[in-house]
Amino acid sequence: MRIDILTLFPEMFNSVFSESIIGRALKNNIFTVNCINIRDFSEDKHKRVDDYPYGGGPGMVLKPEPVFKAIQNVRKENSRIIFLTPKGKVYNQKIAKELSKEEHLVLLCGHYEGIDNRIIENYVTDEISIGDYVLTGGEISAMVLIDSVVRLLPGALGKKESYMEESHYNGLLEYPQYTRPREFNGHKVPDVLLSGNHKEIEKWRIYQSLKYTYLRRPDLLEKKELTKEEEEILSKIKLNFSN
Ligand SMILES: NC(=O)c1ccc(NCc2cccc(O)c2)nc1
Repeated sequence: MRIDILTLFPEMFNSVFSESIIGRALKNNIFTVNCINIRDFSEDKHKRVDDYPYGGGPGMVLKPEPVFKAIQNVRKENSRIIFLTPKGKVYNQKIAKELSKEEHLVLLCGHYEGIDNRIIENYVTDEISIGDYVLTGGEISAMVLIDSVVRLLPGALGKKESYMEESHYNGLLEYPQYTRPREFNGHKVPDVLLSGNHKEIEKWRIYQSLKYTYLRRPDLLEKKELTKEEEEILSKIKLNFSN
């Protein structure tokens, strides 16, 4: 997979590409990434990339030409041209999985008050928001998208990193995790996890996953097909926690 990032602040990405899973995935050629400064495509002698909004109003708007030239410079046959914006479709693991199957992603990071709408109408294929809040620019949203997509690419996760997709993103919240020591500040690890009884451990984990999801994200339960066993456990949870 190749990812091109169109931004006015390419240096913001340096640390995220040198560290941890992304850094290793780059080193192992699991994917390639390239940051492009939109300002390099500004034609006017002052290198302007933004201007005042027609119709008045606060803030500045990214001019269409520099963005268009930057997109044309990197786009391929089936590139997904993704604009990160508070107006976009709210991002989730399902979208991450879909994007991880693409050959080429172009991430367009807006600043100021956004971008000339003619770019969105005619050249952007996807508008994505990472959540309902406004950031200074789309760069942090782009980093979130890159991290969540790259870790799904074959070979990105070493054998050490568990690919948690199954346990905590089979549509339910993940069960609680513990490690050594057995007792810490008087707080003990649940006995079942020390029992070596894998059947009981699995049951406890399913119970915890369903409990947390029921209490914190009942919306996820609505969408989830539960097995008969899970349904039975959930009805016990509902009795225990009927508020
Ligand atoms: N929720 C998000 O993913 C998100 C994305 C970008 C952003 N800021 C740049 C921007 C871009 C476009 C319009 C605009 O008003 C602001 N803020 C939040």
